[in-house]
Parts: sequence; C-alpha cells; structure tokens
Amino acid sequence: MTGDTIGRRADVRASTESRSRAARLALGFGSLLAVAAAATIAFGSPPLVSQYVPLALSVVVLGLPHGAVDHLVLPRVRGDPVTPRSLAFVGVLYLLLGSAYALVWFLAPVAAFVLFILVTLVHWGQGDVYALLAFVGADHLETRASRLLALLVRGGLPMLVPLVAFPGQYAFVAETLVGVFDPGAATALEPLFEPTVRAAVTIGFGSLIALSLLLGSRRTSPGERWPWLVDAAETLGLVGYFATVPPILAIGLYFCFWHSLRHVLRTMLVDPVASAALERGAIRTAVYRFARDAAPLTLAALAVLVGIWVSVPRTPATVADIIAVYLVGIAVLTLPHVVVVTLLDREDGIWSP
Ligand SMILES: CC1=C(/C=C/C(C)=C/C=C/C(C)=C/C=O)C(C)(C)CCC1
Ligand SMILES: [Fe+2]
Repeated sequence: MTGDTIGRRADVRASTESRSRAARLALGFGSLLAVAAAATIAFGSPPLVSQYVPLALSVVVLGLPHGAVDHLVLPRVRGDPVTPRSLAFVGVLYLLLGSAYALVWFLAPVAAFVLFILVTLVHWGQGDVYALLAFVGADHLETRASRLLALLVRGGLPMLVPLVAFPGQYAFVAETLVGVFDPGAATALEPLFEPTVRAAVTIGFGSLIALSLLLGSRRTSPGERWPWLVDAAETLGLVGYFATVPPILAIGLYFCFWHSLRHVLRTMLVDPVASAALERGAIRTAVYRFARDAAPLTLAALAVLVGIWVSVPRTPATVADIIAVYLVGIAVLTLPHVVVVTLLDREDGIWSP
C-alpha cells in the first residue's frame, strides 16, 4: 500500500512531490527531539522553569494554531466550498463539546484529567497513523487492526513512557491541573504512580510495542522495508526520548514539532494553494497561507483560554499553575478537534482500508 491508496480525495490531489516534501519536513523537525535527548544526556536536565518554555511557546508556535484551521479542512478535503453551514457545524461542535467538557473539569477534575490523558493518547496516535500512511507510505499498516495497534503504540509513547520514567513530574503536573479546580483531589490519582502500576504499564505497553514492531516487520515486502524502518526508528527513538527528557519539556517539544507540525503539513496537503507551494519547494508561501488561515481562530482560542482563566476557582500564581490552566484550555479545545480530525481521517479512508 502506498500513500496513493489511502487518500480518496485530498491525497489524490496532493502530488507525490508535495507528500515527500511533507515527509522530509516531518522527519527533519522530528529529529530536533533526538537533539533534545542527546543534550539532556550530555548536560543533564535544564532547570524546571525553562522546561516549560516549549509549552508556553506552543500558544503561538504550531501548538494552538494547528487546530485553528479545523473550520477549513473538511470542505477542503472534500473539494467543497467553505459555506456558512460548514462553518456553523464546526462552531457548534466546539461550543457544545468544549463547554460540556469544561463543565466536567469544574465538577469532576480527576475524571476530567484521566479523560484528557486518554483523549490525547487516541489523538496523538491517530495523527501518527496518518503521517505513517500519507508521508511514509507505510505498507506494513494495511489492515485496520494493524493501524489500531499503531495508534495505541504511537499515542501511548508520550502518555505512558513518562509515567514509567518520571512518575514524580507526572504526578506534579496531574496535581497542578486538578488543583486548579480542587486542591487535594489529586490524591485520588496516587495509586497510578505506584511501582506496581508502573511495572504493569512497562510490561503491558512494552509488549504492545514489541508486537507492533514484529507484526510490522513480518508484513513488509522484501525490498520495501524503508517505511517499516522509519516506523521502527521513530517508535524506538520516541521511547528513548520520553524515557530521558523530563516530561514537561519532552511533551512541549513533541506537541509543537511532532504532533502539530505533522498536522499542519496535513492541512497544507488538503489546501490546493499550500500543496502546490510545497510541491515546488516554496515553503514560505505554504507557511504564510497556513498562518493567514489559522490566525483568526488562534485568537478565538486565546479568548477561550482567557475565559477559563477568569472562571477557575483559584487564580493561577506560579508558572506551573499558569501552564496548568493553559493545558486545561488545550484539553477543552482538543475534544472537538479530535472529532474534526476523525472526520478528516474518514475522508482519507484511514480506518477503512
Ligand atoms: C505536560 C505533561 C503531561 C500532559 C500533557 C498533555 C496531556 C498534553 C496534551 C496536549 C494536547 C491534547 C494537545 C493537542 O493536540 C503529562 C503526560 C501529565 C506528563 C507531565 C507533563
Ligand atoms: Fe491535534
């Protein structure tokens, strides 16, 4: 299977040239994470406040903007015009799902936090499955089951490896997020960080990774091992990355330069103008198009963050608290974003190979 067969619409229009350009950019920026891991091994972890820098930057750099074209991607992938109706669909989706989930944060912050981890796992996993199929042409992911396994592995890497490797920081972030609403409630999460649970996650998730690599390698055809090699190198690279780089820093960099960058490239491929620009190597034109399209709703998302900021029971005082409120905002915005991306996946035939 190649990228040609996954895309019924957008990827049919996007040329091999623009897709391979996207692949090179995704891998190039992805290797920044390897640099961060090498630097951590060589020089040790940076001070805690500086670990928050990439997460803070994600407000304007790639992170928040990557979902700010959700109102354009579905019409574009279908080759339809953007209409008041299509805009209203995304608007209502964000309003209903976002406010319902915001309410859960206020009423049951511990449950809301666990849901956040699960939703992120699914969403970051689905993003990587798309990238593997469309950018790398992963022919070892032909069946729906193999794609589901890849989703669990890829999404599990950022959500589960830090739990095993850095339980203290994981618990600290969980406490700050839950603590914005109910200080003390986070003690309910303490069992998650016990050695037995972490050992079970290591064995369970480790086996899942081994299984996915093994099945993938058996499914590759001789002479066509490249996509599988990229998949395996990325997977093992991310295991090493999340096991060495402290998670606040690791997740901040991953959010910007892995998940968001890959999704931004996807949105460029469904946009004929940006896609043509990518094809001829006019990266600046493609970036300008994206920035212009994403600017209005990035501002709207900032307004949502301000709204959450003023409504939380405790005014955030420390850097950790400020970022916690930001992450709650991201959580609320991510749920409807996942629906849009899932519909995009459906248009691209990702889950019905
Ligand atoms: C920061 C951080 C964590 C959680 C981050 C999450 C869950 C981020 C989700 C971002 C999303 C969904 C972005 C949209 O695509 C953990 C894992 C608790 C570990 C400690 C550091
Ligand atoms: Fe996303």
